[in-house]
Amino acid sequence: MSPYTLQWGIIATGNISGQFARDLLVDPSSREVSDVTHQITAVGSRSVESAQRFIDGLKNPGEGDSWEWGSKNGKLDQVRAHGSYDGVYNDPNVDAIYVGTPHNLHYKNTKDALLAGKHVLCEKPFTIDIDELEDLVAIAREKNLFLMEAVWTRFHPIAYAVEEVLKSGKLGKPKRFAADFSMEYDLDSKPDSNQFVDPALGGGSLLDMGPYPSVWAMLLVHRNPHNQDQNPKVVSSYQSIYPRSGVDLSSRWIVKWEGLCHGQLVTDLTNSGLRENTAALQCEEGDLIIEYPPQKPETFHIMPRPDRYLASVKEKTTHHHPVHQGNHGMSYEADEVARCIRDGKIESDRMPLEESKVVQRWFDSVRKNGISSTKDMKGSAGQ
Ligand SMILES: NC(=O)C1=CN([C@@H]2O[C@H](COP(=O)(O)OP(=O)(O)OC[C@H]3O[C@@H](n4cnc5c(N)ncnc54)[C@H](OP(=O)(O)O)[C@@H]3O)[C@@H](O)[C@H]2O)C=CC1
Ligand SMILES: O=C1OC[C@@H](O)[C@H](O)[C@H]1O
Repeated sequence: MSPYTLQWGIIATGNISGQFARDLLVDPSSREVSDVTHQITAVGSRSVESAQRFIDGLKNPGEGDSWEWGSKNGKLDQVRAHGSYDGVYNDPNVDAIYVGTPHNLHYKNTKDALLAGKHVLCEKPFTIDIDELEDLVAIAREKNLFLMEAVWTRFHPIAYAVEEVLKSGKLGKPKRFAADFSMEYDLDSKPDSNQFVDPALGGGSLLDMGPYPSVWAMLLVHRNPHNQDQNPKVVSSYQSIYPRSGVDLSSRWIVKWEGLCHGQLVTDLTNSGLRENTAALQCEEGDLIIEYPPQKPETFHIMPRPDRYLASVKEKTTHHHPVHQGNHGMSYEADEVARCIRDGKIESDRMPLEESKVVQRWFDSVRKNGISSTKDMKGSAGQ
């Protein structure tokens, strides 16, 4: 049977849109996929020149680039450049929209796309706050359209491998969790318009990096077979501030899963990450440790604990699960979108909207209890 082809419209021509588009053009068989494939039929930018430049770049890969496959196999044959995002939402050759704009625009862009009748994959963080997200979910459900937050890490080979370990039951009940996404980022050298510096773009560490400690909290604790609490809450939080613009330099928050355990989550722009310990789940029978970087880890360790008091390790095993060669790692989430739309589903079981809401509420709580300039920020709601 021939594969199902999903026709994509790409919104915005920045860094991550380019990465996503290139992954759409990689041969699916390079990641052992044969049931779905992708076509880019529209690109939208605030300027038509930028949209055309983006398309020209995709059509001219370098020698040996894995995404050369797409242009050679007709995946860009019908692509159109639009000098507005609306042009893409209204393009009849588009089934699904990828939103790759700054945080503050996710709500408006996703809403406009849904109202025009398109399915949407929206970059993380989904929205600025839970009200915006609730509104998008309501619109998608009312219009029977697919909607998902682009938490690419959930679809990486390592995420499935870790899930198998948890399902096997060999680690037992979770006792505590910690996850950290830190990187030393020189904010002082960046212009006021930088997306980490500018509060109006939803700047700071929490909204940009927070989805990654959160993805491991969700995969290791929230989706753990032992968890019964569907609405884990932030019980404590702290933010340090970048004086120049008031955004959060770092955020720390503690989440409690009632009846199970606590988790400590960190985002930090002032230090490099804890290399071998980006996420750790300690359970009654042993530990599961994930190595840096949290957005795209390749290695985890399992350490059974024969003696709980001494925390001694019986036999540490190391497991490597890299993304397939030639794929940056965003092709997997695109495949999920294609499969769901092919099957008439309006949300993904692996990245359900309820789980995006859980994390969005954490961010709201950390911001409201903090002192950053994005404390009371709303996104593009109402614009
Ligand atoms: N999944 C992942 O691994 C990653 C996800 N991201 C997420 O992707 C989103 C975009 O990030 P990134 O691609 O790095 O950002 P960029 O600044 O590189 O690109 C953003 C694009 O949005 C458009 N845009 C519209 N309005 C504005 C505005 N007021 N200021 C700046 N840009 C604007 C522009 O495209 P145009 O001019 O064509 O309209 C711009 O190129 C963010 O939400 C971020 O969190 C980022 C990095 C990695
Ligand atoms: O999504 C992301 O992943 C990688 C980070 O470096 C980046 O800031 C963030 O947006």
